Formats: sequence, structure tokens, C-alpha cells
Amino acid sequence: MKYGVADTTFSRVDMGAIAIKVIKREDPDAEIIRYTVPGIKDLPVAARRLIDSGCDGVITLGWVGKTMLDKYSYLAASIGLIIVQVLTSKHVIDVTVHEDEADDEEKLKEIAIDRASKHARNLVLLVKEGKNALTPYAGKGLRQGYKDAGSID
Ligand SMILES: Cc1nc2c(=O)[nH]c(=O)nc-2n(C[C@H](O)[C@H](O)[C@H](O)CO)c1C
Repeated sequence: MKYGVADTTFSRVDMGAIAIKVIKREDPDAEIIRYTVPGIKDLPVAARRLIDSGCDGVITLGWVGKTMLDKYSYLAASIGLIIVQVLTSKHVIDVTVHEDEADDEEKLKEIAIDRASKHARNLVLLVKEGKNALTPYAGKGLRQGYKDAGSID
């Protein structure tokens, strides 16, 4: 399968490299194309171009600053990524770290690594095995970036 990895220079952690490592581990035959853009608002076109070049699915790795302008930028980018998914009928997994999720840099790095890794695995499962690949985990309260919340029985 062919995977697209789109990331940004705005990000403070190299989540693209982390995603590539996980995709290679989960699918040793994977073909991976990386596309790095300046910021989150540039991700929708990067994702679209990756799909147009034959990718079966894409993971985008964005970083959102602390200001309201950053948050509005993320909303715009997120809507753009959803439009790409609907128009192409391919998954674009939108991995985003929000700078105000944690105060200290080590914690932010930990969140970024965990979120990018878990969603890279999700992408491989969806692309390789399709719509029921994640069904065994439905309702389990899985979290990316944090420990799982767990299911309510
Ligand atoms: C305000 C702003 N905030 C962010 C952000 O939080 N994260 C990010 O990755 N990029 C941001 N950008 C840059 C835009 O996404 C984009 O790169 C530029 O507008 C150039 O198209 C902007 C302009």
C-alpha cells in the first residue's frame, strides 16, 4: 500500500519521522511519500496532492499555537482536510497537537509522540484492512496523546 505523510515546519516535534517509523513497522511493504509544508493551512492541498499521486491514505501532522488566531487557523485547516476526505473518499487522519495541551515541553513531546504513533497505526489498519479493522476496539475509550479513558460497562 502507498501512504502519504504530510507535516509542517511550524511543528515543534518531528512527528512526520515518527509516523514513518510506525507505518514501516506495521506494514513492512509500505511505500511512503512525505510532503512537508510551512503550516497547518497548507496541509489540505498537500493531502490532496498525495492522494492524487496514488496514496491509499494520508496522515497529516499539525501543531497549533496558543492564540485564538492559531485556533481559527486549525478550524479552517480541519474543515479543509475533511473536504479532501469526502472528495477523494480516502482517509486523511488529522493528527494535531495543540500547544496549550501542556505547559512543559517534555509533556508536549510525549503527547506528540504518542498521538502520532497511535494514529499512524490506525491509518495502516484502515488502509490495509478497511472499515472493520478498528471494530474490535470500538467503545474502548482509546485516546491518542494520553492514556486510554477505558470503556464504561
Ligand atoms: C496563525 C497561524 N497559526 C498557525 C498554527 O498554529 N500552526 C501552523 O501550523 N500554522 C499556522 N499558521 C500558518 C498557516 O498554516 C500557513 O502556513 C500560512 O498561512 C501560509 O499558507 C498561521 C498563519
